[in-house]
Amino acid sequence: MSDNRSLVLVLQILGLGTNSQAWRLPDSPAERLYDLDLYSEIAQAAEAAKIHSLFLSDGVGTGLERPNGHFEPFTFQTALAARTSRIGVVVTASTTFNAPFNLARITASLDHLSKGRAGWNIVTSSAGERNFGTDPLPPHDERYARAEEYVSAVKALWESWDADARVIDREAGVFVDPGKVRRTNFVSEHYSVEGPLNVDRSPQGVPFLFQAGSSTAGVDFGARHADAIFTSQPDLDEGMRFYKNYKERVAAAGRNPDDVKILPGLYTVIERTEAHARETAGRLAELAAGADWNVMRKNFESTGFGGVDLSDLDPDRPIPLDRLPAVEDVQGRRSRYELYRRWVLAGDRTLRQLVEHNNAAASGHWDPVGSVEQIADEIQERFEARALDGVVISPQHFGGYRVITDHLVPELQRRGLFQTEYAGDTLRYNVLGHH
Ligand SMILES: Cc1cc2nc3c(=O)[nH]c(=O)nc-3n(C[C@H](O)[C@H](O)[C@H](O)COP(=O)(O)O)c2cc1C
Repeated sequence: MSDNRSLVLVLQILGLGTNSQAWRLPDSPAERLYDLDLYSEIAQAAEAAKIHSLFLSDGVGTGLERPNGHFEPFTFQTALAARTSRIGVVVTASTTFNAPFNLARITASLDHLSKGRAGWNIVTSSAGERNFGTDPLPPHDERYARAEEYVSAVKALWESWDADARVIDREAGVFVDPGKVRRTNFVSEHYSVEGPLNVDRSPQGVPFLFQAGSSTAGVDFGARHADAIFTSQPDLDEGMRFYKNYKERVAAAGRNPDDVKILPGLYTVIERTEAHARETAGRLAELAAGADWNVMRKNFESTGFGGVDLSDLDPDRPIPLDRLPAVEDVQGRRSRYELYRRWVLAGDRTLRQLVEHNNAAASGHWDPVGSVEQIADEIQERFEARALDGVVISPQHFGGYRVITDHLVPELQRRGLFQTEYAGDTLRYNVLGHH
Protein backbone atom coordinates (compact mmCIF):
# COMPACT_ATOMS: atom_id res chain seq x y z
CA MET A 1 0.00 0.00 0.00
CA SER A 2 1.21 3.43 -0.88
CA ASP A 3 2.51 5.84 1.80
CA ASN A 4 1.82 8.77 -0.47
CA ARG A 5 -1.79 9.11 0.62
CA SER A 6 -4.05 12.08 0.27
CA LEU A 7 -7.30 12.50 2.17
CA VAL A 8 -10.56 11.96 0.29
CA LEU A 9 -13.46 14.21 1.26
CA VAL A 10 -17.04 13.53 0.26
CA LEU A 11 -19.81 15.85 1.43
CA GLN A 12 -23.17 14.33 2.08
CA ILE A 13 -25.96 16.85 1.59
CA LEU A 14 -28.74 15.38 3.68
CA GLY A 15 -31.29 18.17 3.86
CA LEU A 16 -31.13 20.28 7.01
CA GLY A 17 -28.54 18.02 8.66
CA THR A 18 -28.47 14.43 9.87
CA ASN A 19 -29.82 15.13 13.35
CA SER A 20 -33.54 14.50 13.50
CA GLN A 21 -33.94 17.64 15.66
CA ALA A 22 -31.83 19.91 13.42
CA TRP A 23 -34.86 21.44 11.74
CA ARG A 24 -35.91 22.99 15.07
CA LEU A 25 -32.78 25.11 15.52
CA PRO A 26 -33.62 28.81 15.09
CA ASP A 27 -31.29 29.27 12.11
CA SER A 28 -32.43 26.17 10.22
CA PRO A 29 -33.97 27.07 6.83
CA ALA A 30 -36.66 24.41 7.33
CA GLU A 31 -39.18 26.20 5.11
CA ARG A 32 -36.75 25.86 2.19
CA LEU A 33 -36.33 22.07 2.47
CA TYR A 34 -37.17 21.56 -1.21
CA ASP A 35 -35.44 24.71 -2.51
CA LEU A 36 -32.67 23.82 -4.96
CA ASP A 37 -30.94 27.19 -4.45
CA LEU A 38 -30.27 26.29 -0.82
CA TYR A 39 -28.28 23.18 -1.77
CA SER A 40 -26.68 24.70 -4.87
CA GLU A 41 -24.92 27.23 -2.66
CA ILE A 42 -23.51 24.43 -0.52
CA ALA A 43 -22.50 22.41 -3.59
CA GLN A 44 -20.71 25.42 -5.09
CA ALA A 45 -18.94 26.15 -1.80
CA ALA A 46 -17.89 22.47 -1.66
CA GLU A 47 -16.53 22.70 -5.20
CA ALA A 48 -14.62 25.90 -4.38
CA ALA A 49 -13.10 23.96 -1.45
CA LYS A 50 -12.08 21.12 -3.89
CA ILE A 51 -14.12 18.51 -2.05
CA HIS A 52 -14.05 15.39 -4.21
CA SER A 53 -17.73 14.67 -4.38
CA LEU A 54 -21.25 15.32 -3.22
CA PHE A 55 -23.12 12.29 -1.91
CA LEU A 56 -26.68 11.40 -1.02
CA SER A 57 -27.77 8.29 0.82
CA ASP A 58 -31.32 7.19 0.28
CA GLY A 59 -34.06 4.98 1.54
CA VAL A 60 -37.65 4.33 0.64
CA GLY A 61 -40.28 3.00 3.02
CA THR A 62 -41.25 5.77 5.39
CA GLY A 63 -43.81 5.40 8.16
CA LEU A 64 -46.54 7.65 9.49
CA GLU A 65 -45.05 7.99 12.98
CA ARG A 66 -42.03 9.88 11.70
CA PRO A 67 -42.65 10.60 8.00
CA ASN A 68 -39.36 11.24 6.29
CA GLY A 69 -39.70 13.27 3.09
CA HIS A 70 -36.58 14.05 1.06
CA PHE A 71 -35.33 14.48 -2.50
CA GLU A 72 -34.97 11.51 -4.81
CA PRO A 73 -31.18 11.24 -5.41
CA PHE A 74 -30.94 11.09 -9.22
CA THR A 75 -33.03 14.19 -9.85
CA PHE A 76 -31.32 16.02 -6.99
CA GLN A 77 -27.76 15.23 -8.10
CA THR A 78 -28.56 15.92 -11.75
CA ALA A 79 -29.75 19.39 -10.76
CA LEU A 80 -26.59 19.97 -8.70
CA ALA A 81 -24.43 18.66 -11.56
CA ALA A 82 -25.91 21.39 -13.76
CA ARG A 83 -24.86 24.05 -11.25
CA THR A 84 -21.30 22.80 -10.73
CA SER A 85 -18.48 21.72 -13.05
CA ARG A 86 -15.76 19.77 -11.18
CA ILE A 87 -17.18 18.12 -8.08
CA GLY A 88 -18.50 14.53 -8.19
CA VAL A 89 -22.20 13.70 -7.90
CA VAL A 90 -22.87 10.35 -6.22
CA VAL A 91 -26.34 8.87 -5.95
CA THR A 92 -27.48 5.98 -3.79
CA ALA A 93 -29.59 3.41 -5.61
CA SER A 94 -30.72 0.00 -4.51
CA THR A 95 -30.12 -3.23 -6.42
CA THR A 96 -33.24 -4.59 -4.73
CA PHE A 97 -35.69 -1.95 -5.97
CA ASN A 98 -34.47 -0.91 -9.45
CA ALA A 99 -34.33 -2.75 -12.77
CA PRO A 100 -30.71 -3.10 -14.00
CA PHE A 101 -31.48 -1.60 -17.41
CA ASN A 102 -32.99 1.56 -15.91
CA LEU A 103 -30.14 1.90 -13.45
CA ALA A 104 -27.49 1.52 -16.18
CA ARG A 105 -29.28 4.02 -18.37
CA ILE A 106 -29.79 6.66 -15.68
CA THR A 107 -26.23 6.46 -14.32
CA ALA A 108 -24.75 6.59 -17.85
CA SER A 109 -26.91 9.65 -18.56
CA LEU A 110 -25.78 11.33 -15.34
CA ASP A 111 -22.16 10.59 -16.27
CA HIS A 112 -22.69 12.28 -19.66
CA LEU A 113 -24.58 15.25 -18.21
CA SER A 114 -21.89 15.82 -15.55
CA LYS A 115 -18.98 15.13 -17.98
CA GLY A 116 -17.62 12.18 -16.02
CA ARG A 117 -18.50 13.11 -12.45
CA ALA A 118 -21.17 10.50 -11.73
CA GLY A 119 -21.02 7.90 -9.00
CA TRP A 120 -23.38 5.15 -7.90
CA ASN A 121 -23.51 4.11 -4.26
CA ILE A 122 -24.60 0.48 -4.53
CA VAL A 123 -26.90 -0.60 -1.71
CA THR A 124 -28.98 -3.73 -1.28
CA SER A 125 -31.40 -2.04 1.21
CA SER A 126 -33.03 -3.29 4.34
CA ALA A 127 -36.53 -1.83 4.14
CA GLY A 128 -39.16 -0.46 1.79
CA GLU A 129 -40.16 -3.61 -0.09
CA ARG A 130 -43.87 -2.86 0.31
CA ASN A 131 -43.46 0.23 -1.85
CA PHE A 132 -42.81 -2.10 -4.77
CA GLY A 133 -45.34 -4.88 -4.39
CA THR A 134 -46.01 -7.79 -2.14
CA ASP A 135 -42.75 -9.75 -2.47
CA PRO A 136 -40.88 -10.00 0.85
CA LEU A 137 -37.41 -8.47 1.11
CA PRO A 138 -34.92 -11.22 0.20
CA PRO A 139 -32.74 -12.36 3.15
CA HIS A 140 -29.48 -10.44 3.77
CA ASP A 141 -26.96 -12.68 1.99
CA GLU A 142 -29.31 -13.42 -0.87
CA ARG A 143 -29.60 -9.67 -1.53
CA TYR A 144 -25.83 -9.60 -2.00
CA ALA A 145 -25.92 -12.69 -4.25
CA ARG A 146 -28.47 -10.91 -6.42
CA ALA A 147 -26.44 -7.70 -6.31
CA GLU A 148 -23.48 -9.61 -7.74
CA GLU A 149 -25.56 -10.64 -10.77
CA TYR A 150 -27.10 -7.19 -10.96
CA VAL A 151 -23.76 -5.39 -11.16
CA SER A 152 -22.54 -7.80 -13.85
CA ALA A 153 -25.66 -7.01 -15.90
CA VAL A 154 -25.19 -3.27 -15.46
CA LYS A 155 -21.49 -3.41 -16.35
CA ALA A 156 -22.29 -5.39 -19.51
CA LEU A 157 -24.74 -2.63 -20.50
CA TRP A 158 -22.32 0.22 -19.76
CA GLU A 159 -19.69 -1.55 -21.83
CA SER A 160 -21.99 -2.43 -24.72
CA TRP A 161 -20.79 0.66 -26.59
CA ASP A 162 -17.16 1.18 -27.57
CA ALA A 163 -15.82 4.64 -26.80
CA ASP A 164 -15.41 5.39 -30.52
CA ALA A 165 -18.75 3.94 -31.66
CA ARG A 166 -20.24 7.32 -32.54
CA VAL A 167 -18.51 8.06 -35.83
CA ILE A 168 -20.41 11.21 -37.00
CA ASP A 169 -19.27 10.94 -40.61
CA ARG A 170 -21.57 13.43 -42.35
CA GLU A 171 -20.17 12.69 -45.83
CA ALA A 172 -20.67 8.95 -45.58
CA GLY A 173 -23.86 9.28 -43.57
CA VAL A 174 -22.60 7.14 -40.69
CA PHE A 175 -23.67 8.38 -37.27
CA VAL A 176 -22.91 5.24 -35.26
CA ASP A 177 -20.71 2.28 -36.29
CA PRO A 178 -22.97 -0.71 -35.58
CA GLY A 179 -19.88 -2.93 -35.33
CA LYS A 180 -18.89 -1.05 -32.19
CA VAL A 181 -22.16 -1.54 -30.34
CA ARG A 182 -22.70 -5.03 -28.95
CA ARG A 183 -25.84 -6.98 -28.31
CA THR A 184 -25.48 -8.12 -24.72
CA ASN A 185 -27.79 -10.82 -23.50
CA PHE A 186 -27.19 -11.13 -19.81
CA VAL A 187 -28.92 -14.11 -18.27
CA SER A 188 -28.38 -15.22 -14.66
CA GLU A 189 -30.44 -16.86 -11.95
CA HIS A 190 -32.43 -13.71 -11.17
CA TYR A 191 -32.02 -11.49 -14.22
CA SER A 192 -32.49 -11.58 -17.94
CA VAL A 193 -31.44 -8.31 -19.53
CA GLU A 194 -31.03 -7.66 -23.20
CA GLY A 195 -28.66 -4.92 -24.39
CA PRO A 196 -27.14 -2.85 -25.84
CA LEU A 197 -27.84 0.19 -23.74
CA ASN A 198 -29.58 3.07 -25.51
CA VAL A 199 -27.01 5.56 -24.18
CA ASP A 200 -23.48 5.90 -25.66
CA ARG A 201 -20.54 4.84 -23.51
CA SER A 202 -20.21 7.53 -20.85
CA PRO A 203 -17.06 9.54 -20.07
CA GLN A 204 -15.98 7.24 -17.23
CA GLY A 205 -17.18 4.09 -19.01
CA VAL A 206 -18.04 2.64 -15.64
CA PRO A 207 -19.29 5.42 -13.34
CA PHE A 208 -17.49 5.69 -9.99
CA LEU A 209 -18.73 2.89 -7.72
CA PHE A 210 -19.35 3.32 -4.02
CA GLN A 211 -20.66 0.55 -1.82
CA ALA A 212 -22.45 0.95 1.50
CA GLY A 213 -22.41 -2.28 3.45
CA SER A 214 -20.02 -3.65 6.02
CA SER A 215 -21.11 -7.20 6.86
CA THR A 216 -18.96 -10.14 5.70
CA ALA A 217 -21.04 -10.49 2.53
CA GLY A 218 -20.94 -6.71 2.02
CA VAL A 219 -17.16 -6.55 2.35
CA ASP A 220 -16.64 -9.38 -0.14
CA PHE A 221 -18.97 -7.68 -2.60
CA GLY A 222 -17.34 -4.26 -2.19
CA ALA A 223 -13.83 -5.73 -2.45
CA ARG A 224 -14.72 -7.06 -5.90
CA HIS A 225 -16.53 -4.03 -7.30
CA ALA A 226 -16.21 -0.76 -5.42
CA ASP A 227 -13.91 2.25 -5.80
CA ALA A 228 -14.96 3.54 -2.37
CA ILE A 229 -16.71 2.18 0.71
CA PHE A 230 -19.18 4.07 2.86
CA THR A 231 -19.17 2.50 6.32
CA SER A 232 -20.13 3.24 9.93
CA GLN A 233 -17.01 3.19 12.12
CA PRO A 234 -17.49 5.19 15.30
CA ASP A 235 -14.61 3.57 17.21
CA LEU A 236 -10.96 4.12 16.28
CA ASP A 237 -9.70 0.60 17.09
CA GLU A 238 -12.53 -1.13 15.31
CA GLY A 239 -12.11 1.28 12.40
CA MET A 240 -8.43 0.28 12.09
CA ARG A 241 -9.33 -3.40 12.19
CA PHE A 242 -12.05 -2.92 9.57
CA TYR A 243 -9.68 -0.93 7.32
CA LYS A 244 -6.92 -3.54 7.47
CA ASN A 245 -9.31 -6.42 6.88
CA TYR A 246 -10.97 -4.61 3.97
CA LYS A 247 -7.68 -3.88 2.23
CA GLU A 248 -6.71 -7.55 2.63
CA ARG A 249 -10.00 -8.62 1.06
CA VAL A 250 -9.37 -6.25 -1.85
CA ALA A 251 -5.92 -7.77 -2.40
CA ALA A 252 -7.43 -11.27 -2.15
CA ALA A 253 -9.87 -10.26 -4.90
CA GLY A 254 -6.85 -9.51 -7.11
CA ARG A 255 -7.14 -5.73 -6.90
CA ASN A 256 -4.81 -2.98 -5.70
CA PRO A 257 -5.79 -2.03 -2.11
CA ASP A 258 -5.10 1.64 -2.92
CA ASP A 259 -7.93 1.49 -5.48
CA VAL A 260 -10.63 1.04 -2.84
CA LYS A 261 -10.98 4.02 -0.53
CA ILE A 262 -12.44 3.41 2.93
CA LEU A 263 -14.64 6.37 3.83
CA PRO A 264 -16.50 6.13 7.15
CA GLY A 265 -19.40 8.47 7.84
CA LEU A 266 -18.50 11.50 9.99
CA TYR A 267 -21.74 13.02 11.28
CA THR A 268 -20.46 15.96 13.25
CA VAL A 269 -21.59 18.97 15.22
CA ILE A 270 -18.92 21.41 14.07
CA GLU A 271 -18.65 25.15 14.72
CA ARG A 272 -15.82 27.71 14.63
CA THR A 273 -15.24 27.34 18.40
CA GLU A 274 -15.58 24.47 20.83
CA ALA A 275 -17.93 26.49 23.07
CA HIS A 276 -20.27 27.13 20.16
CA ALA A 277 -20.19 23.46 19.09
CA ARG A 278 -21.03 22.33 22.63
CA GLU A 279 -23.89 24.81 22.76
CA THR A 280 -25.34 23.54 19.46
CA ALA A 281 -24.91 19.90 20.53
CA GLY A 282 -26.49 20.67 23.90
CA ARG A 283 -29.50 22.25 22.24
CA LEU A 284 -29.92 19.25 19.93
CA ALA A 285 -29.69 16.90 22.93
CA GLU A 286 -32.32 18.89 24.81
CA LEU A 287 -34.66 18.74 21.85
CA ALA A 288 -34.07 14.98 21.50
CA ALA A 289 -34.78 14.46 25.19
CA GLY A 290 -38.14 16.17 24.73
CA ALA A 291 -39.07 14.15 21.64
CA ASP A 292 -41.49 11.21 21.75
CA TRP A 293 -39.57 8.33 23.38
CA ASN A 294 -41.71 5.58 21.85
CA VAL A 295 -41.24 6.91 18.31
CA MET A 296 -37.48 7.21 18.81
CA ARG A 297 -37.23 3.75 20.39
CA LYS A 298 -39.22 2.12 17.60
CA ASN A 299 -37.02 3.81 15.02
CA PHE A 300 -33.96 2.41 16.80
CA GLU A 301 -35.50 -1.08 16.95
CA SER A 302 -36.20 -1.13 13.22
CA THR A 303 -33.11 0.68 11.88
CA GLY A 304 -30.49 -0.54 14.31
CA PHE A 305 -31.64 -3.49 16.33
CA GLY A 306 -33.00 -6.12 13.97
CA GLY A 307 -36.65 -5.34 14.77
CA VAL A 308 -36.39 -6.58 18.40
CA ASP A 309 -39.15 -5.18 20.68
CA LEU A 310 -37.49 -3.32 23.57
CA SER A 311 -40.61 -1.54 24.83
CA ASP A 312 -40.61 -3.31 28.23
CA LEU A 313 -37.05 -2.25 29.14
CA ASP A 314 -35.93 0.51 31.49
CA PRO A 315 -34.45 3.17 29.18
CA ASP A 316 -31.82 4.10 31.75
CA ARG A 317 -30.25 0.68 32.05
CA PRO A 318 -28.13 -1.25 29.52
CA ILE A 319 -29.99 -3.72 27.28
CA PRO A 320 -29.79 -7.20 28.92
CA LEU A 321 -27.56 -9.57 26.99
CA ASP A 322 -30.32 -12.19 26.62
CA ARG A 323 -32.18 -9.72 24.38
CA LEU A 324 -29.45 -9.77 21.73
CA PRO A 325 -30.30 -11.74 18.60
CA ALA A 326 -27.51 -13.63 16.82
CA VAL A 327 -25.84 -11.49 14.16
CA GLU A 328 -26.69 -13.92 11.34
CA ASP A 329 -30.38 -13.82 12.32
CA VAL A 330 -30.58 -10.11 11.54
CA GLN A 331 -31.76 -9.79 7.95
CA GLY A 332 -31.93 -5.98 7.73
CA ARG A 333 -29.05 -3.67 8.60
CA ARG A 334 -26.79 -6.43 9.83
CA SER A 335 -23.51 -4.56 10.17
CA ARG A 336 -25.25 -1.70 12.04
CA TYR A 337 -26.72 -4.18 14.49
CA GLU A 338 -23.27 -5.76 14.94
CA LEU A 339 -21.92 -2.36 15.87
CA TYR A 340 -24.63 -1.67 18.48
CA ARG A 341 -24.25 -5.22 19.78
CA ARG A 342 -20.57 -4.53 20.46
CA TRP A 343 -21.58 -1.47 22.51
CA VAL A 344 -24.17 -3.49 24.46
CA LEU A 345 -21.59 -6.21 25.19
CA ALA A 346 -19.16 -3.55 26.41
CA GLY A 347 -21.91 -2.57 28.88
CA ASP A 348 -21.21 1.13 28.88
CA ARG A 349 -24.36 2.56 27.26
CA THR A 350 -27.96 2.61 28.42
CA LEU A 351 -30.84 1.95 26.06
CA ARG A 352 -31.62 5.68 26.09
CA GLN A 353 -28.06 6.57 25.11
CA LEU A 354 -28.19 4.11 22.22
CA VAL A 355 -31.54 5.43 21.04
CA GLU A 356 -30.39 9.05 21.26
CA HIS A 357 -27.18 8.29 19.42
CA ASN A 358 -29.14 6.49 16.70
CA ASN A 359 -31.55 9.37 16.41
CA ALA A 360 -29.00 12.14 16.51
CA ALA A 361 -26.07 10.90 14.49
CA ALA A 362 -28.17 9.01 11.94
CA SER A 363 -27.46 5.59 13.28
CA GLY A 364 -24.07 4.39 14.22
CA HIS A 365 -21.79 6.93 12.56
CA TRP A 366 -18.78 8.58 14.13
CA ASP A 367 -20.23 11.75 15.71
CA PRO A 368 -17.64 14.06 17.29
CA VAL A 369 -18.60 17.52 18.54
CA GLY A 370 -15.97 20.22 18.29
CA SER A 371 -14.27 23.23 16.80
CA VAL A 372 -12.78 23.23 13.30
CA GLU A 373 -9.33 22.45 14.73
CA GLN A 374 -10.64 19.65 16.94
CA ILE A 375 -12.50 17.93 14.10
CA ALA A 376 -9.42 18.35 11.88
CA ASP A 377 -7.33 16.71 14.65
CA GLU A 378 -9.75 13.78 14.82
CA ILE A 379 -9.70 13.26 11.06
CA GLN A 380 -5.91 13.54 10.98
CA GLU A 381 -5.49 11.03 13.80
CA ARG A 382 -7.66 8.40 12.09
CA PHE A 383 -6.15 9.05 8.67
CA GLU A 384 -2.61 8.62 9.99
CA ALA A 385 -3.65 5.54 12.01
CA ARG A 386 -5.03 4.00 8.80
CA ALA A 387 -8.56 3.79 10.09
CA LEU A 388 -9.71 5.63 6.98
CA ASP A 389 -8.67 7.07 3.61
CA GLY A 390 -11.15 9.90 3.99
CA VAL A 391 -14.67 10.56 5.20
CA VAL A 392 -18.20 10.98 4.03
CA ILE A 393 -18.82 14.08 6.11
CA SER A 394 -22.28 15.24 7.01
CA PRO A 395 -23.09 17.96 9.50
CA GLN A 396 -25.76 17.19 12.06
CA HIS A 397 -27.09 20.75 11.73
CA PHE A 398 -27.53 23.04 8.74
CA GLY A 399 -24.99 25.66 9.85
CA GLY A 400 -22.32 22.96 9.74
CA TYR A 401 -22.22 22.79 5.93
CA ARG A 402 -20.50 26.14 5.54
CA VAL A 403 -18.25 25.55 8.56
CA ILE A 404 -17.02 22.44 6.73
CA THR A 405 -16.54 24.05 3.31
CA ASP A 406 -15.24 27.43 4.47
CA HIS A 407 -13.21 26.53 7.56
CA LEU A 408 -12.58 22.79 8.04
CA VAL A 409 -11.32 22.21 4.50
CA PRO A 410 -8.88 25.17 4.57
CA GLU A 411 -7.60 23.86 7.93
CA LEU A 412 -6.98 20.40 6.41
CA GLN A 413 -5.30 22.07 3.43
CA ARG A 414 -3.05 24.12 5.75
CA ARG A 415 -1.98 20.85 7.35
CA GLY A 416 -1.06 19.45 3.92
CA LEU A 417 -3.64 16.69 4.27
CA PHE A 418 -6.07 17.77 1.57
CA GLN A 419 -5.79 18.78 -2.08
CA THR A 420 -5.89 22.42 -3.14
CA GLU A 421 -6.85 21.59 -6.74
CA TYR A 422 -8.71 18.83 -8.54
CA ALA A 423 -6.29 16.31 -10.05
CA GLY A 424 -8.15 15.64 -13.28
CA ASP A 425 -11.38 15.66 -15.18
CA THR A 426 -13.40 12.70 -13.89
CA LEU A 427 -14.51 11.63 -10.43
CA ARG A 428 -12.53 8.38 -10.61
CA TYR A 429 -9.38 10.20 -11.66
CA ASN A 430 -9.82 12.76 -8.91
CA VAL A 431 -10.19 10.10 -6.21
CA LEU A 432 -7.93 7.30 -7.45
CA GLY A 433 -5.46 9.14 -9.70
CA HIS A 434 -6.28 7.05 -12.75
CA HIS A 435 -9.16 6.47 -15.14
C1 LIG B 1 -22.74 2.99 6.08
C2 LIG B 1 -23.92 2.35 5.43
C3 LIG B 1 -24.81 3.15 4.74
C4 LIG B 1 -25.91 2.60 4.10
N1 LIG B 1 -26.74 3.40 3.40
C5 LIG B 1 -27.82 2.89 2.80
C6 LIG B 1 -28.72 3.72 2.07
O1 LIG B 1 -28.52 4.92 1.95
N2 LIG B 1 -29.80 3.14 1.50
C7 LIG B 1 -30.06 1.80 1.61
O2 LIG B 1 -31.06 1.36 1.06
N3 LIG B 1 -29.23 1.00 2.30
C8 LIG B 1 -28.13 1.51 2.88
N4 LIG B 1 -27.27 0.69 3.58
C9 LIG B 1 -27.70 -0.66 3.86
C10 LIG B 1 -27.20 -1.79 3.08
O3 LIG B 1 -27.00 -1.58 1.73
C11 LIG B 1 -28.19 -2.95 3.24
O4 LIG B 1 -29.05 -2.80 4.31
C12 LIG B 1 -27.47 -4.23 3.37
O5 LIG B 1 -28.35 -5.27 3.06
C13 LIG B 1 -26.92 -4.51 4.73
O6 LIG B 1 -25.70 -4.01 4.79
P1 LIG B 1 -24.54 -4.70 5.60
O7 LIG B 1 -23.68 -5.44 4.60
O8 LIG B 1 -23.83 -3.53 6.19
O9 LIG B 1 -25.15 -5.61 6.62
C14 LIG B 1 -26.15 1.21 4.20
C15 LIG B 1 -25.25 0.40 4.90
C16 LIG B 1 -24.13 0.95 5.49
C17 LIG B 1 -23.18 0.07 6.22
